[in-house]
Amino acid sequence: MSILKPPPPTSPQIARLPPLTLSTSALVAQHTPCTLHTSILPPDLACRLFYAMIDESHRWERNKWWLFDRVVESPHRTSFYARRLDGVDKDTSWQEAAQFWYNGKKTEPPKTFLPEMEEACRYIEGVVNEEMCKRKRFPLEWGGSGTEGQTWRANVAASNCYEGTKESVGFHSDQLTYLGPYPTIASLSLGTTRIFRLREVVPTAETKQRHARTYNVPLTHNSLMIMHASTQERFKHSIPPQPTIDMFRPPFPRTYGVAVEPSNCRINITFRFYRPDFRPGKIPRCKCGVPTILRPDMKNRQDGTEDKYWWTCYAGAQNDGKGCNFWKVMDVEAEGRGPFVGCLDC
Ligand SMILES: O=C(O)CCC(=O)C(=O)O
Ligand SMILES: [Fe+2]
Repeated sequence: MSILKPPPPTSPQIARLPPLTLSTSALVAQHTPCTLHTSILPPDLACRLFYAMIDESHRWERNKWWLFDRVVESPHRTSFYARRLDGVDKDTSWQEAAQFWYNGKKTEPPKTFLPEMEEACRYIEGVVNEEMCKRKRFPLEWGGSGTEGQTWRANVAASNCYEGTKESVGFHSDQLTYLGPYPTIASLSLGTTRIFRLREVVPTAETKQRHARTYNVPLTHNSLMIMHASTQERFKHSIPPQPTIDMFRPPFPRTYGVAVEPSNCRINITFRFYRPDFRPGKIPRCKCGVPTILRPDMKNRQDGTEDKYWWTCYAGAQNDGKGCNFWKVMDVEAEGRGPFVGCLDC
């Protein structure tokens, strides 16, 4: 009598790796295109900025947009700041982007950086530039430099406030509309520790060989997560709800002699560089007359030289879910973009 054996699997089994917590800077650098810097600001500045942003956050709003046939609301509050430009950058045209459009909707003019944000930004720019010097650069990265010759500078910041355990942001990669391809984004955390989750989008050509792994990075008060070039093209990120969080006890009181109040809030500030070659006048508009958004083709990405990006209608996010079918592949030469790292004289 023969023993029945199960048929051999048609395709080899690929190991599903369990989520991995990256609790040190070395682990973050080993597994992701990001770097983690703990104690980034002088402790008193981190604390002053935390209090200033908590006060501001009462006026921040929940983003709303149309998804399929209903309005969804982001489960956290958010806002947007532009840097005061005195002597920093003569090109103010990017401000129009910050000013008028967010999620396909016209917005109020942005607030300017608070003095504490300006102070923090200078420390952050120093660390980001140091890190960028150590890294291989991608051909489509911005190839210009700031007035002080730095490689990277911030001219805008998006802020988020997550209160309690349930406030969160879902998996996404940041829109590249005004950032251009391969941006560097510097993300500062203040207050309660929350998990920053990263998961690679495996290119279609590799899905039979490997699965994506989920990485959890606990972001503590006064830490900086730099999402280096290729993070937005290769990974999605989120701040998931958590079953529990530790209350944050600020190391300094608001005013001398007053008791410290514990907080259940996390403040996040992402410092970004809006590229002059991606200013609003240069963003294609769709048939609805609204600036389109730029997204990378994450599933079919190549080697950094042949990557594809497309402009798509985003009007539907605001307009009762009704957009047009506008869709166009970005052509950097025809659209007159640059300079890029890979071609500094174009
Ligand atoms: O809060 C964070 O660390 C992430 C925020 C974020 O992903 C965003 O603003 O795009
Ligand atoms: Fe993001």
